Amino acid sequence: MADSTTDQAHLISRRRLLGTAGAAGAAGLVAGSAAGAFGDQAVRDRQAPLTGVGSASVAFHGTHQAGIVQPAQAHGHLAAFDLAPGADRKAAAALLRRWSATAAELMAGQAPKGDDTGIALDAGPASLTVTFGFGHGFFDRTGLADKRPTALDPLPAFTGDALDAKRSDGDLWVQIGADDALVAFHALRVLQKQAAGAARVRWQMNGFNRAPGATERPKTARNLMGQMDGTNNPKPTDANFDERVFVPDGHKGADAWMAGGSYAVVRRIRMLLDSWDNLALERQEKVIGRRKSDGAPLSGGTETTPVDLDKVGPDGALAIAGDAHVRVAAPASNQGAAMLRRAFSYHDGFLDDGAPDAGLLFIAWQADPLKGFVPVQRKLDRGDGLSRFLRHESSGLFAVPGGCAEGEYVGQRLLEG
Ligand SMILES: C=CC1=C(C)c2cc3[nH]c(cc4nc(cc5[nH]c(cc1n2)c(C)c5CCC(=O)O)C(CCC(=O)O)=C4C)c(C)c3C=C
Ligand SMILES: [Fe+2]
Repeated sequence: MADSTTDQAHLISRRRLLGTAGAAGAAGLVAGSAAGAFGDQAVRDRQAPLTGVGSASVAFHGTHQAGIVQPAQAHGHLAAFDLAPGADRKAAAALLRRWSATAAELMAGQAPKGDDTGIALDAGPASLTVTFGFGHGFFDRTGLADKRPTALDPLPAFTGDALDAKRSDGDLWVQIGADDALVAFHALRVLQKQAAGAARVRWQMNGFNRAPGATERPKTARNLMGQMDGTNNPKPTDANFDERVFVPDGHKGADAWMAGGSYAVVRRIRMLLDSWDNLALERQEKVIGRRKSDGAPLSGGTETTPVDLDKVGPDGALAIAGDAHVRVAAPASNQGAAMLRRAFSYHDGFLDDGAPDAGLLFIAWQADPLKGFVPVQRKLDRGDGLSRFLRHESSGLFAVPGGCAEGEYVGQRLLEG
């Protein structure tokens, strides 16, 4: 797991580097950065050590890439890139090397070399994570088809899909999350500029979650339907967590390079909020199988009480209905199939009929999509009471390699193996 260095003593923010070294020497620490372009004022402004949200950082280097097990941040950007015509394996390797070095700098709160935008100049890393993945087409374009994992075979079509091909798939995928909107956008902009000549943005989506500190104590985030979403996710402390989420070490075969990696299924799921909001609270709760106020299962207890799918109420009916989302999606209903859900909400304005163009950027992480997303979505597609309030509008499946050590880059084992 990538180390989450929230310990204040280990936090390295751009401000702290400058504060410790002193203004004059500090200019050298960010050599090639925007500091020179913004003059003395920016340097003076950055002398006090950062505290709070801005100071938290996540390590870029590690066994797994960051942005999988860490809590989803307040701001997210998802971007898919297609390799430019003529960009080959060498060009792809150079891009991943450049992107990895930049992500490591940004996540440590340092200005990347050559950055002249100044967008995040005053801020610390704000829990920034940058995660890179490869889509199906990447392997053909780089002459690496023999290394493509079978797990990247296209997802089956589902009856409820209304997918927009232009906003689906892609050769490369970047997931960015940060607890500050400018830090998140800055990372996206820097990476997009660095891709010039090698890859072009195919689609891009923006998402959000509640800001840290918005609730009296840390709580499970709510989605735009108002439900607590993420309660029954696999936990890193579960004995089988790694087995479910990450490709095992010592993994053999053409895709041995995926050891320590994970597969991300990305779905832009629009919520039919006008219909949902018109549903009485009791009906809404029945559709999910949990109470809206506190996320407790309708079989009783509190949010964290295990769901009892066999519980029958005084009226003789199942406490959690046959088509309730949590029943249909539960590992117990899917031969143990499970995934780690780490989503962002999105809102892209209003459609012509006045309905919000809003929903969930659903991201499911698993060691094998055929043992995670696919069987569960097949079942939801047929029998989920929630599905009549949802439209799956875009879809992507990406191989997200394991993390890298200092001096290496993400995907090196594939591109140089
Ligand atoms: C294919 C997998 C899933 C899709 C797609 C999906 C979409 C989706 N879900 C919600 C809201 C909730 N989901 C909840 C639980 C839940 N959902 C899935 C899978 C998919 N959801 C699973 C595996 C689970 C856990 C089931 C269990 O073991 O109990 C919940 C309950 C709280 C929780 O446990 O997170 C809510 C609420 C929405 C709104 C949505 C699409 C927009
Ligand atoms: Fe769900």
